[in-house]
Amino acid sequence: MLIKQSELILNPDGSIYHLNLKPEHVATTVLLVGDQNRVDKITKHFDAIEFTIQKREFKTQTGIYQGKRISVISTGIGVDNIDIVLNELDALVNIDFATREIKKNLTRLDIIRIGTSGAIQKEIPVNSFLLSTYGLDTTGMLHAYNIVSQCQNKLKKAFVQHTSWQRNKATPLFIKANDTLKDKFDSFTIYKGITVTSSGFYGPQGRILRLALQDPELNTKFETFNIEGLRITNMEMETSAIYGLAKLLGHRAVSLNAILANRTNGTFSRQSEKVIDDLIVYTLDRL
Ligand SMILES: O=P(O)(O)O[C@H]1O[C@H](CO)[C@@H](O)[C@H]1O
Ligand SMILES: O=c1cc[nH]c(=O)[nH]1
Repeated sequence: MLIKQSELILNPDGSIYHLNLKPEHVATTVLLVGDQNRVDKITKHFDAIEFTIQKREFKTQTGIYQGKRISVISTGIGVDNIDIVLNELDALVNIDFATREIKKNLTRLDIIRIGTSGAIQKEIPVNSFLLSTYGLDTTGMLHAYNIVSQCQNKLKKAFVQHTSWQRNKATPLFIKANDTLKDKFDSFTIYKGITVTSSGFYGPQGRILRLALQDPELNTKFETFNIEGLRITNMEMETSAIYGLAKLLGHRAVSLNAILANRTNGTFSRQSEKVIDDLIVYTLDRL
C-alpha cells in the first residue's frame, strides 16, 4: 500500500524529514546517543568516516570501525525524539522511498544506546556503567502503538501495586532488552537492572527545585521494588522507547548508560566526560 506524502515525509533531496538521511547513508549497526557532541567522541575511534549530516539535534556520522560499517546518530533528549528516530531509521531500511511501499524483505537493525543516567540504588556509584535489562516506561508515548503484547505484565502489576501508581498517569510498561545484544555487551564490570525511562528530568525523575511532587516517595518506591531479585537501578529518558519501538519494528536493541548521578546518595560525577569516553571504548570493544 502506498504511504502518503503526509506520512512518509521526504525532503526535496529525497532524504527523510528529520534525520535528513537517504537509505544508502545508514549502516545496519546503529549507535544512538543523546548529545550531538557525543557523536564525534565515538567516530574519532573510527578508521574512516564516510558521511556526516546534522539537522536540528539529529547528527549522523556513518563510518568504518575495525572493518564494520556503523552509523552513530544523536537523538537529543526524550522519548518523543526516539519516536522520530526509530520510525525514520526503520523507514530508511524497510520502506522503498521510490514506490512508497513497505519492502518485502525486511532489514533488522542492531541498535545500541550509549547514554547517561542517574542511579537509584545506593551501591551503584557514579562513574560506573549500567546495562538496562528492561526499560520501564513511565512516559506514555508507547501507548500510541499496540505495545502491550511486547511487555511484561507480571512486572507491571507488581510495580503498580508496590508504588500505588496514580491512575491518571500513563500505565507503566516493562520491555526487555534483546537477549543476544544484552549478552554481547555484558561483563563483570557493568551493572545490570531495570531502567526507568521518564518523561522529564526534574519532577518526573523526582527532582525538587521549586515545585512540589505529586508523590515525593516515588524514588524510594523505585529503590525498594524487588521482584524475584529484579530491581530498578537507574533513571533516564530514552531506553524504554528504544526497546519498545525496536521490538515492534523487528530490530534488536540494548541500552548502556554511564552513571553520572546517584540520586539516593545525592552525588554527581566530577568526571562525566571521562566516564562517557570510557563507556564508548567499552562498547566499541564489544561490537
Ligand atoms: O546523555 P543522554 O544520552 O542524553 O541521556 C540522558 O541525559 C539527558 C538528560 O540530561 C537525557 O537524554 C537522559 O536520558
Ligand atoms: O539523573 C540523570 C542523569 C542523567 N540523565 C538523566 O536523565 N538523569
